[in-house]
Amino acid sequence: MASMAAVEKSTAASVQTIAQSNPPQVPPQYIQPPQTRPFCSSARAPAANIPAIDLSGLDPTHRDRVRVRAQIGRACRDWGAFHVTNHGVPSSLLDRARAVGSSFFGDSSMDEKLAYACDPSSSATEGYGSRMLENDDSVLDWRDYFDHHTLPLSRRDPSRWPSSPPDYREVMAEYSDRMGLLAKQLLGLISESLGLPTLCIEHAVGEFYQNITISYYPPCPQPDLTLGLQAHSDMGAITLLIQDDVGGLQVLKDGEWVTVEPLSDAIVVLLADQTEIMTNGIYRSAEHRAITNASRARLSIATFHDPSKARKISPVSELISDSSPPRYREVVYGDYVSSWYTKGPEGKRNIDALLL
Ligand SMILES: O=C(O)CCC(=O)C(=O)O
Ligand SMILES: [Fe+2]
Repeated sequence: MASMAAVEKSTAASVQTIAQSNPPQVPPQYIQPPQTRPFCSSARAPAANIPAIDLSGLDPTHRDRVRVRAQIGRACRDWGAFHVTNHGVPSSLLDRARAVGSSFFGDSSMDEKLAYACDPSSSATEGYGSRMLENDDSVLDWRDYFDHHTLPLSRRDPSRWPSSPPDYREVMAEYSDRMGLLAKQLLGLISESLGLPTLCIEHAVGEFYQNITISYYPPCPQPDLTLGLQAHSDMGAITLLIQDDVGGLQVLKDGEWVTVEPLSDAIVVLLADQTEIMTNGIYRSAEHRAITNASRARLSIATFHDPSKARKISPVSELISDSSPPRYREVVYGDYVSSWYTKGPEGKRNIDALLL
């Protein structure tokens, strides 16, 4: 859910401030209607976790690309979400990214945080915030966030990111670079898994517009009535996400919410809406949400890889034939984003509107 910061009201109360006052109940704006509450639907104990794919097979000494590609294809078809392990990003970098994020949310004063509040009147939309939509009369998420513009490099200005802890900016810049490389590698495997040339989907996306959102979910007094982040699919091409050991990410699978159990050092891959369009719906974007808990604050870091706003996205021509006609209308990515922010996510409503 990139760049929600665009429409942040810097005066809105942070969820952390509400949580720190130890209310016995959540304020009414945070109470979900019965049908979207986390534990009152048909939710059962999770029978499965998302698949975990070991990328060490890509190492030239293993030469196991065929196996990895097949596993990726299966995970994309069945889930639209999977873990990758042995992905080449040092676990120390993942730990440092989580550490600087926790330090900003946990150790900085509210004044220090508000110094980076998103400015709704400026085109620089990154920063600290809490609300998602400008005229948000829908239920609010139990979440604060910090949104960073990271790629292309012309968008990256670390002086707009926290200066404390002192290594924050350096860590996030390195993290951005490593996630961008991994996203390209994964789009290559996803292309190959469909019998497409390796660079097919990457070229269809064009230059990556990458945003990184650190989400902070304070402990919530009524987790059964509240969502950390409402159900949605991400707008762009591919999202790479890491979480801490608290857990709270859920993916919708065959109508059931499945909890993505934290897997140490792994990275969660979520297919996003433009990949669903480009693959003509052979691969679907993952619908996901975050739940809260009463005892421990949770942190996640989502790295979104999107086309530029001007980019036109449509099913790739190699996948279109008389027997498989296009299933989605062409869309200018910027128009897709605008409509998403106007209507709100509500599951996969936005991409469903493009179905032919
Ligand atoms: O916190 C999470 O695990 C989910 C975050 C997410 O889905 C998003 O930022 O778009
Ligand atoms: Fe998301």
